[in-house]
Amino acid sequence: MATVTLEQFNPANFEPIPLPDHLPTYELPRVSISKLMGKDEAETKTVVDICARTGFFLLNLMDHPLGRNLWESACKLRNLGQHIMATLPEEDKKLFLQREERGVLDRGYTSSARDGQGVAKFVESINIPRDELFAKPTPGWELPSWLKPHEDLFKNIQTEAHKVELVILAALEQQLELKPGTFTDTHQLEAPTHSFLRVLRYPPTGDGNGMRERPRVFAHRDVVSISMLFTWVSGLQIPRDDAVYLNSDTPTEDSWLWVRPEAGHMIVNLGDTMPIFTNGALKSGLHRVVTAHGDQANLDRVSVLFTGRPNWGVPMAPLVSSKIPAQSAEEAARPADSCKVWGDNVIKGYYKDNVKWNKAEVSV
Ligand SMILES: O=C(O)CCC(=O)C(=O)O
Ligand SMILES: [Fe+2]
Repeated sequence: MATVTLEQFNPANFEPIPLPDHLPTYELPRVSISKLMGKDEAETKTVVDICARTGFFLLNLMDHPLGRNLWESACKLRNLGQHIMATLPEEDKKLFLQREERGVLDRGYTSSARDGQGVAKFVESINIPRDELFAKPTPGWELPSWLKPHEDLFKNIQTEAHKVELVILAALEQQLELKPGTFTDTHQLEAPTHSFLRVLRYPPTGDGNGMRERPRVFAHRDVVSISMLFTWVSGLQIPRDDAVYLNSDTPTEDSWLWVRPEAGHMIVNLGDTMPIFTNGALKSGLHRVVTAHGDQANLDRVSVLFTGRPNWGVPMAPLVSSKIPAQSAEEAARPADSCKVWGDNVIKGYYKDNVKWNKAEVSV
């Protein structure tokens, strides 16, 4: 596919903006969705090998109709989310409330701008809960009036993304020599999971206010099993393979590399459940978002993120397989939290320790 110039970037155009060649980039390995669907041994092995190192790869969606549909849906959603967030008054957006149990980030509008400060935003997002559309654990819950007309679109898109999630999970099962269903039966579309669809908008920064120099989303790992990200403008960064770490979550500034957005591909990363299920054999991918490079900072950067999380009742403990390091008898005897309890605690810890959005002064 041909690339576009900055001037050609418009709502009807879904070619990502190219990154200048001189920027230090992480060339993510590419995997084919059609080969994964065909359970191709070499391709599934590639996925597990990558996930044992960085947890990040590019999934080429264009060689199968399921993938092509998902790419088109993600493009539509990018425009819809961009339009809504750029035009709807802040008071209306804020009426899309997060869950009562604050800290669970699967539902509601979030913004990094503080009320009354007149400070430009680092990032805002609308989080559309998969649970409320399918499992409906909150009787009577509805999308806000400005999202409700698009409910079918959100459902269809999440159904497509869930199919791709299952393809990736099946590849992991295959290579980890787990019984088929070990992951695919525990990441259901219609079970409560706190999975979500998120559209993020990073508005232009303007000059001279110090915003360009600060990460928009601080270094973090996702509290999910699988993240599937669509992005068209630079900003996402991951650490180089030989990164120098100040601590396990903090690489030195020059350890970060840019990730190049690619048309027809999604960026897949594993989240925090996978190191638990595999006793450290698979990694959760560390990443952050900075202001887009150069003139790209004058654009609205919009990303579309699908996440897959385990059903609430799943015990957060290592699985047994010859490919997964065994626990000691003492470790195995410890009671495991359910996925719901585990996830809620991790997210609360993020708030408490001032990580992720909080460092960018989120008000929710
Ligand atoms: O916007 C992006 O590119 C990534 C967002 C992200 O990492 C997140 O929402 O967890
Ligand atoms: Fe993330």
